[in-house]
Amino acid sequence: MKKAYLLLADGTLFEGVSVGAEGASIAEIVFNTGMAGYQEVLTDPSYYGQSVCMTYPLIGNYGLNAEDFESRKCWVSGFIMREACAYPSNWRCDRSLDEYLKSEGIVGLAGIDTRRLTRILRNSGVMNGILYSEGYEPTKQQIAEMKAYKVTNAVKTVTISEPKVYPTTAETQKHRVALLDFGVKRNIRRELCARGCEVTVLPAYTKPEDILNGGYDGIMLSNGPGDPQENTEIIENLKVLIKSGMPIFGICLGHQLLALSIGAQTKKMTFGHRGVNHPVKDLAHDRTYITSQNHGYAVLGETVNPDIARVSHININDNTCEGIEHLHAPIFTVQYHPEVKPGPEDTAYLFDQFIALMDEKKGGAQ
Ligand SMILES: NC(=O)CC[C@H](N)C(=O)O
Repeated sequence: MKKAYLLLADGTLFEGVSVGAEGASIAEIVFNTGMAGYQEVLTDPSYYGQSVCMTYPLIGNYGLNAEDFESRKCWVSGFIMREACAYPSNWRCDRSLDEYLKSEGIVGLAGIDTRRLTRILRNSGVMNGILYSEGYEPTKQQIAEMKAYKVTNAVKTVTISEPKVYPTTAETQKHRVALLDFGVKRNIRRELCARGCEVTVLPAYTKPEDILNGGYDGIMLSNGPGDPQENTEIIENLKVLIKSGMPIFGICLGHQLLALSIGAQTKKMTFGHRGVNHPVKDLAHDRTYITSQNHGYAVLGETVNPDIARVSHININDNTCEGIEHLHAPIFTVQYHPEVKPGPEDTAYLFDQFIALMDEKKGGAQ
């Protein structure tokens, strides 16, 4: 087995074995605590610019398959695990983890103490690192680059260039939804199509007037990578869309951008929330749900203008803001991922809530 290594910005060096492609990649190193769902993690555009350490020790045991991709490609910069299963067993499997990472040119590292790496990231915060296989030892210049690395132009990199229309997969079409692709996971679209929506996935920078003149019944703001504050053009566009009175539902980055567009602030978290067991309380229903999460920034709940919106959900672990609801427009957003993939499907009711807003806009259930 070829060796592979992870050098962190704090100088910590991990030695393990190479999985996937050979090479070197600089990224922000984050961890995900989900036991399953590695295929969805690998293809979630929100991870653009990040190498992901899976804390669950055995990865790849059910392989990968053609249906469960959440986007058109693998977006992680690198993949780190304790043990990479070389012999997957699953009737839906059509390729192994090693084969997939090789085919996507992703450098992987197995055989390290992922618990130790996770503790470093939890205690010191997420930090940059360079993941490299034997023979690709980093130069001084590369190490300097790694230390200075920041994920930028993230949404610009991952968004689609042309609109694409997806018909409803339900018996009858009820609504037409404009889904702004900030790095969208496919299951957001699937959840809407299954509820009678024809979904038009639009490039992130689509002009507000093109959306408002498109004959849509609602607007979906997708998840996506990077620092929400770098998306100044999109934030300005949202200020126009909010005034339109159209129903808007935002997820993760969409939640953060909507919050920024109504004057709230965001902050970078120490190590973020990435996994499928994060408890979030829906304050209006006084009920706590176990949610799927993948974010490194958060909206500061105390900066949400109480004359404009209210904090609708909070994270039970750390009290961070997990959702907001506009007080004067049919708009609500959540930080977590109700479309899951991976994760528990208990929060899919939010898609029904969005459908109800569009029904109401049309004068009642369609
Ligand atoms: N999944 C997402 O949409 C992530 C949002 C944002 N990039 C963050 O890391 O907080």
